[in-house]
Amino acid sequence: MPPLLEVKGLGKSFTIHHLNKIMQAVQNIEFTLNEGEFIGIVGKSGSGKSTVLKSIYRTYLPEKGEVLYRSDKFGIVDLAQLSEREVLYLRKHEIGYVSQFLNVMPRTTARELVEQSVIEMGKPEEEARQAAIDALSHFELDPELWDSYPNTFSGGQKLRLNIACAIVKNPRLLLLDEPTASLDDASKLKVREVIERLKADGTTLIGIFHDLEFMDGLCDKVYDLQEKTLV
Ligand SMILES: Nc1ncnc2c1ncn2[C@@H]1O[C@H](COP(=O)(O)OP(=O)(O)OP(=O)(O)O)[C@@H](O)[C@H]1O
Repeated sequence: MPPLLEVKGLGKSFTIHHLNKIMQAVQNIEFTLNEGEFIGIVGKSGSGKSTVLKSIYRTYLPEKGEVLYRSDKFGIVDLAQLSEREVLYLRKHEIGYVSQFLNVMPRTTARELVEQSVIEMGKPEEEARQAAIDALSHFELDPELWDSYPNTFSGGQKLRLNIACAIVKNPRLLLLDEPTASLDDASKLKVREVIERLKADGTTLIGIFHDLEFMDGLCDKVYDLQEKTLV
């Protein structure tokens, strides 16, 4: 079985217009991820960890290299070349992205947000309703909050909602962009439990975490962005 994801020679730079400068965010990134594995990405602040994740999710369009992803729907595709339409399909059905930041939609409750995540996959409303209940309970969002607007939620509550929105889609590949950054130790432990559950369910994961202690024993391998090595 070919790997689920193969990143080859990935590079991305940004033009800083007001300084008339080009800045190389990442260069020559290479790693491979098999189905069901969890890879952690480490590197000092500014080394390009988020850029790598965003290049895979196609928030950023990679400039150099290949990001080969073995899709359920399309077979092996290069995410660096894929059309916007296909990228949107993959985001709806196969690849999830979770950060500490919540994409709040006006006048949408936590429950509705999770339901929409299922409905946009083309599933019936009844199924979405049940999936939202299951996911919100599973990730222990206080039921009193289910029908409130999430803009007032705490960091940990937003995160749990974000994870619920991503998980109801049952993604094949889940990208975690420093999901524990603003959390206290108790909430971090909860995230760790969530990740352990996802791993047990066979989800393939890439995660960025600031504190290495958090990753201890969790990742199958670690990619060091500065050394460009897999450990
Ligand atoms: N949209 C952008 N426009 C311009 N420069 C960017 C953009 N995104 C990232 N960069 C630059 O690319 C470099 C890598 O940033 P990135 O956010 O990927 O690093 P990081 O390792 O995730 O950092 P941190 O650990 O501090 O979050 C930085 O110098 C940053 O300024």
